[in-house]
Amino acid sequence: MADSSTNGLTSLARALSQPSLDLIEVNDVSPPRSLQLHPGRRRKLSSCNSIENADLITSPCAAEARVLVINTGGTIGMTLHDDVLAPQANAFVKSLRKLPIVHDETYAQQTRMYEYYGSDTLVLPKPAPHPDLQFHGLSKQNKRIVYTILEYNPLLDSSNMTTDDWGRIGKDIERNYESYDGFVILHGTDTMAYTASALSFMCEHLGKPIILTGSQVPIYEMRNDGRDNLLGALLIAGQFVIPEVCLYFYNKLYRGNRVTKVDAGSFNAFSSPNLPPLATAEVDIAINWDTVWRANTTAKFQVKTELNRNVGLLRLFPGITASTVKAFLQPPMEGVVLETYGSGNAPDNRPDLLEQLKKATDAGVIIINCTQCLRGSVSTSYATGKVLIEAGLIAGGDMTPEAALSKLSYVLAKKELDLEAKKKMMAENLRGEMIADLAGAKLCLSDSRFIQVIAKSLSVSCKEELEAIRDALTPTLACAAAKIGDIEALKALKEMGSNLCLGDYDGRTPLHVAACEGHLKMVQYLLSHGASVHAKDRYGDTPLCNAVRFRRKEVVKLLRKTGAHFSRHELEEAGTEMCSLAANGDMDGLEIWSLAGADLNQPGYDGQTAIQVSGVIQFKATPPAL
Ligand SMILES: NC(=O)C[C@H](N)C(=O)O
Repeated sequence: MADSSTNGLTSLARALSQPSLDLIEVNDVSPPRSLQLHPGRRRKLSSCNSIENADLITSPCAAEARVLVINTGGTIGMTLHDDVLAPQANAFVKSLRKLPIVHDETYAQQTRMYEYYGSDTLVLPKPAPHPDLQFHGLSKQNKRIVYTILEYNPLLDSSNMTTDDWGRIGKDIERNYESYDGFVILHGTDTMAYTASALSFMCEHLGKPIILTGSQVPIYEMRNDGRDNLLGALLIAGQFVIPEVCLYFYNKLYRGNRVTKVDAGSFNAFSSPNLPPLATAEVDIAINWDTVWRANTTAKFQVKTELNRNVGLLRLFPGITASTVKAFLQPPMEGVVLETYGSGNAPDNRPDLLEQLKKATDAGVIIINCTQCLRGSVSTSYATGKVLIEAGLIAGGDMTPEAALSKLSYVLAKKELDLEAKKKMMAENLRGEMIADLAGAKLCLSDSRFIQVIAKSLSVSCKEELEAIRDALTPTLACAAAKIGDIEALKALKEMGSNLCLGDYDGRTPLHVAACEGHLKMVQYLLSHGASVHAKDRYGDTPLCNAVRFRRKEVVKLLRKTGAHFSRHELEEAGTEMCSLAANGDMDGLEIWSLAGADLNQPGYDGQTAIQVSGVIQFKATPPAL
């Protein structure tokens, strides 16, 4: 073994090899094959000095957002066969490639995009500059949206979908989670509300947008809604960190577990009766950030594919017999959504019916009370509603039947929970699918004295202007509080209705600032109050990368635990930065990069790795266990 005791990197290797890096002696210092740069990429990087190539080489990754499009089927990609519409395999990418409004072939060729991302990748054209859009983020980041299409085989009419298909979608998202900024799922409209609801529960601790969309008329037709729906979904998924499973249709972005299909013959096919849209795409895309749901956890994203299929929907109607209800509630039934009248009412003059319901809940069947009405919530204001509570039913609030059913399926599959815990979970608001407690609604903006005083001094009167002032001031104030670690100030800002995820003029969020400063408690507070670990500032930097650069080890550990990872442009720069640390024998610096998930074998700008720069040793890297 080479004597490397005099080399600073040796101690580094020792430090890092305990407990999780294997130090091995090598003569051949070329990077492992799998880590070598793609030839095209290498050419691109090595041409950094050439001015005529400058346009191509200015870190395209930093200026690109990547979206994975999972094409499951539906009308959007259907063609006529024997006079009926059916999905057409292997046609979607080819046709989109010919449409300049959804694909820029010149950019793809100039940047050798297909070499890096594969032939099923397309790129949206650059949005034309528009003065109004600057205020709403569409062109603020000025990013190219590069999207890769993963087509399922077979493509399905959504009426043919099962819970297994939901599991497949979930697993594909999980597998690709770190490589993309957002996900779009092309899906038939008929059961889209069920899939959106199910995915919202299956995706635990979600930090990135997942947007379902489709169309009423195939994209191949001259007049169709598919193009607009696809474009809108891509633009939102690529540019905004909305950490929800959403549904985009007819210029509106909805929370996925709040929608229901209401029209079979209109482009405006969906409604979200109890929650306003999360975003509207009119002249500009306006996000209703106050409504966006956040996981508020420090746990990593994961997809739970176990679902209980012994669930069902039972709709009350006048004259329903007790024997029908009894038959429906027999084993193996474990969970039922009872669709009741009005605000959750059932006949209180039908002891035979109520007896069957009571027997079932006593036997451990969970029954959720949801209204048949499109809008509104269940309550116990009528005697006819109270009898259902007495029969052991759980109030479903303002949940859609689609959401209630998929929630049951998800909760009942949790083997680690007993019946009481499952019932409790069903009554709780898990993903913004219901308003469980109207009294607990948050303080409204007008309660904020601070903003009111400023508004008064500026002679502001209307709500919109008041909100504009709040949104302009509070991100900067929140960043200032994050800098000095003042959690109380952040709490006060939150109580005013401010969104702690919003960035300042440079897109820097309080989490970026707290990560730089190493305020662990502040980072913890922000993460448990909706801050996104995937937020990127104007320069494409994440809070994780900030914590690494300022050597905040504990913060790095917490961010990693929450699922933080480097962006592609940070990963590209990591190789070069680690080489320079290696050249300076900076072990601590290298260790923190490794802790944050960087690969010490990652080549720098000239193809050399940190290991090679040391000239002595090579690490077989496995990131330290967190
Ligand atoms: N518009 C549509 O996508 C309807 C189609 N039957 C489906 O759900 O797959």
